[in-house]
Amino acid sequence: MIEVRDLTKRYGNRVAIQGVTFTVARGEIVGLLGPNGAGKSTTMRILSGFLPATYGTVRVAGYDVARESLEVRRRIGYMPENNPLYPEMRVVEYLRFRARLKGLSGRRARERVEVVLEQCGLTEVRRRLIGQLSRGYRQRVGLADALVHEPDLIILDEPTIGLDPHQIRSVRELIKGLAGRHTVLLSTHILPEAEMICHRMLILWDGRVVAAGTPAELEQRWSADPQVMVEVSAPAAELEAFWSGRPEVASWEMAPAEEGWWRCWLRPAGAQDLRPLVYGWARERGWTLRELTRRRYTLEDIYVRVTARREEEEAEEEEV
Ligand SMILES: Nc1ncnc2c1ncn2[C@@H]1O[C@H](COP(=O)(O)OP(=O)(O)OP(=O)(O)O)[C@@H](O)[C@H]1O
Repeated sequence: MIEVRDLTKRYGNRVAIQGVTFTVARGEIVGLLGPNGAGKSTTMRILSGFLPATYGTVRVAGYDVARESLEVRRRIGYMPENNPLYPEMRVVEYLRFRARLKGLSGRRARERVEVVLEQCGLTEVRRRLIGQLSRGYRQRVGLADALVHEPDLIILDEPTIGLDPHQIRSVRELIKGLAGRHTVLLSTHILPEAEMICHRMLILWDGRVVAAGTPAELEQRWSADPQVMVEVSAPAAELEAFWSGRPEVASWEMAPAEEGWWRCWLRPAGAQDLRPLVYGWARERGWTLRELTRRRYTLEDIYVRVTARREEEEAEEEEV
């Protein structure tokens, strides 16, 4: 559905994005993640045909964004970060006006507006002035606007920013419900949000894609910490002697938990998973185990690690 190749955008001397390449399949929900200034909005504006690229190509449903921008816009529903709405218009008027602008006939516009009012939970505020709506409702109006012409591709720039937790939940549910029928590209700087909604994520850092994959793949690739934590009830001296004597255990630490229980952190000699071994050892020796876990990184940790690694690489490049 989307094919982005070597996309670069300069604002004067400032490079906003550089060599960004990715694809999005039909029906996927893909998250563009990155801190402020990473280039998310710039990428989305180019994809929606609102900003020309300095270099590189974008194809949406086979059409070139630069050369066939009308065809592309017809297929895209775009909700920019600061969604410009007309505060003096009523919700239903505004959506009909937008639908007409997007080329729908009067009758089709009225039909579609009814559908998106329902879909976005706006029925009860349909007659209200947009300027008098809460932020959450205004966000939903933006979403309804993006959906009204039934676009194949929906591009949402920070769709949950500034919303309260209740509103965030309902907007996320709404987006999730779009998968399959629509392709969705959304930006966020909140990892758990991407993890909850997206099939796949692209991590943007300083204008470049530094990691990409499903939440599970990213977790696997970036969370290879083989350290194991064991909570066990056994004499301390026996545990200490045992861990020291095992060639599979490269290093260990121990701290008392409550009465008779010890918390031990074991690092394996190789990359192997120590958990099955520990279980076997405990059984053989009659120790009681009550916890045996491997540290799992959250996506938040991964994000910090990916971006920290880039900073290190850049520092090294500067030294050279
Ligand atoms: N119109 C502009 N003129 C000059 N520089 C710009 C312009 N728009 C964006 N930039 C710069 O380009 C870089 C990428 O900005 P962009 O808004 O795409 O990032 P972002 O990831 O969307 O950030 P945020 O989460 O803060 O919106 C930033 O360094 C920004 O300062």
